[in-house]
Amino acid sequence: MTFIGIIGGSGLYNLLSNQKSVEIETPFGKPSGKIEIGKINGVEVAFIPRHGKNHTIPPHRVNYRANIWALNSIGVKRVIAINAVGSLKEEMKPGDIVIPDQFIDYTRRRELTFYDGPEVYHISMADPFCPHMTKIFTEQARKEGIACHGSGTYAVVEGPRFSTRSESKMFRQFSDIIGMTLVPEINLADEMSMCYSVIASVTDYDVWADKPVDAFEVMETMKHNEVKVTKLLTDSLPKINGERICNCSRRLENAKA
Ligand SMILES: CSC[C@H]1O[C@H](OP(=O)(O)O)[C@H](O)[C@@H]1O
Ligand SMILES: Nc1ncnc2[nH]cnc12
Repeated sequence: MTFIGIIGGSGLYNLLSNQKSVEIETPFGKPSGKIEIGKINGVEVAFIPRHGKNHTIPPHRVNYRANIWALNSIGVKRVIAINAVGSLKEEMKPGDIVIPDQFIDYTRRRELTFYDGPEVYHISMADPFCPHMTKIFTEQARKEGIACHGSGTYAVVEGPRFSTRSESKMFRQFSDIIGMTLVPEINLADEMSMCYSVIASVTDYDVWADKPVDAFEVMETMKHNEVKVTKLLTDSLPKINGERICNCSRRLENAKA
């Protein structure tokens, strides 16, 4: 059986009832909080709130290396990330779910890798997300009648500020959704040869639409979406819990310089 890790984003800080929690020190410092371990729908999972239990860690200060290292250290092979995102496309409406399959990285000052030398690795990011989990989430969402987009490009910005109108119009040309936390979380999970997939909740129309987004709008929409996201996750977990049939575990092959 493969142990599954869930990283909760804005609005998702508690997922497990009857959990035990473990505190893990890593070579990169402390993760965002204790890792909670418990069962959802019969499946063992480890949960960590990305921004801390009380949302005290902004996106550019999340210790992504510690979070991924800690999950890997307890045997997690698959990571499911939950994210709040802005929409850059009319048809991706607030309340919809997007399972992205690509990203563009506009971050500027983050620790992007576990390989800072002397070992040098250049992993392939042509297909950065786990195709198997992406398919399961998309099919499950359709079955449940949830408005879900099974692909999309996530523009990752540095934050913590939101975009200007000009930036938003530029991002719109190349991407479908926007957020602040996918990178370097996905780089690091991929470097650990983990499977990584995102369930993104659209919370707003960013700032290209008439009314520019604010944090209150994001948090309110996430509150409304929480039940939907949790149900999608809960119902999908047993389908994810088998042997890995994708190529994510082979990311380090041919990657060493
Ligand atoms: C609370 S507004 C902006 C904040 O929400 C998203 O967080 P997450 O991806 O962890 O759900 C976004 O990326 C920003 O960090
Ligand atoms: N419009 C937006 N821009 C950046 N991050 C977000 N997270 C949620 N909505 C966002």
